[in-house]
Amino acid sequence: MATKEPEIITDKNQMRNWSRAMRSQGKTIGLVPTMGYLHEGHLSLVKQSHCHANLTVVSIYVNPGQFSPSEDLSIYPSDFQGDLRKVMSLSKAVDVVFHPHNLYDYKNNFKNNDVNDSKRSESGNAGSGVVSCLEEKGMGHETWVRVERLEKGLCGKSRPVFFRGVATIVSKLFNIVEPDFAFFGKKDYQQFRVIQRMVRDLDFGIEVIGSEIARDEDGLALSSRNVHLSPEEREKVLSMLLILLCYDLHITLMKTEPMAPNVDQSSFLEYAYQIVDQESLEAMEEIKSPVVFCIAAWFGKVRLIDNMEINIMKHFSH
Ligand SMILES: Nc1ncnc2c1ncn2[C@@H]1O[C@H](COP(=O)(O)OP(=O)(O)OP(=O)(O)O)[C@@H](O)[C@H]1O
Ligand SMILES: CC(C)(CO)[C@@H](O)C(=O)[O-]
Ligand code: BAL
Repeated sequence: MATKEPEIITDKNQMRNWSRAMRSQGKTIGLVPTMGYLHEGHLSLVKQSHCHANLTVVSIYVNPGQFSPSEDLSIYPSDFQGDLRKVMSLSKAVDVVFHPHNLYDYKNNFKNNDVNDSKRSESGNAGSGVVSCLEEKGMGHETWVRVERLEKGLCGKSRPVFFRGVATIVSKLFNIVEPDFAFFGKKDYQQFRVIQRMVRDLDFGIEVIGSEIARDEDGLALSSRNVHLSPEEREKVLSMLLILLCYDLHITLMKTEPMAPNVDQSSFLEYAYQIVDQESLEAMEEIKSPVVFCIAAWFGKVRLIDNMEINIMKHFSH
């Protein structure tokens, strides 16, 4: 357990030096990557890290590389002081809050980085057809990590730059913090599997740990974007959740007939009750292995996701 309030580090070299100093003393480090506006879901990851590792680093960084220009980067909620209060409420479970200003600012490395941004933005995307907010701003970053198959389905269909942006920023965070463990919530199920696969494929020496979904008392999965929901929209999300729970019940009762999705027409279902294998994320016709039911839907301007793992052993072993 930490003996003092968390240190706030904004500089990536200082962050790396801190980690290396701690590791040289034989300490293990857990990293909890977040985009801030912390809630109990984030704090459950912190608690897990505190159990697994000697020291915990929480990163707070809203990554422009994972948003396309049509997405909600500009209204993504933030409250750094509130985040610090929440972190401190955890009785010193967090050792460092890493809060960099811009992880794509390489001006100190390459002096010619600020020439003709707009041209670089165009050429940086030649032929790819996808542009993130980062490229739109012409930051000069052009290296991307892609987990080619896992990133394609589910959320990847409507958020074409999302997973390469996530895989890239998480790689950068791994290289800066050099943790032993990294914690991701299963609410963002595809993200968790993408990172797990990336770590395996690229031989990062890091154990990726998935954490169960933390829910509000009414069952709604906690999410920073919930703050944008009106009370009516929140009701609609809950009816979507109810159907997810009914699916679980059907499976438990070994009934095979799928239920028809029945979400209010004023909400927009992006994909609903997609049943995929937990690791490959491939669509399953028959449920023969552990699967996960996934939903993504729009409620007004808010896009939310939720899912439920169905572990075949639990349901069919007797
Ligand atoms: N309800 C939750 N339960 C468990 N983990 C969660 C929950 N919500 C978020 N996380 C995890 O916290 C980490 C940081 O997520 P992020 O900062 O994007 O918060 P978020 O609530 O998922 O925000 P958003 O509204 O963008 O989905 C991710 O690994 C994410 O899966
Ligand atoms: C993993 C992550 C911090 C990368 O920006 C983000 O996608 C998130 O908060 O889930
Ligand atoms: N929770 C994942 C971050 C995002 O949706 O942009």
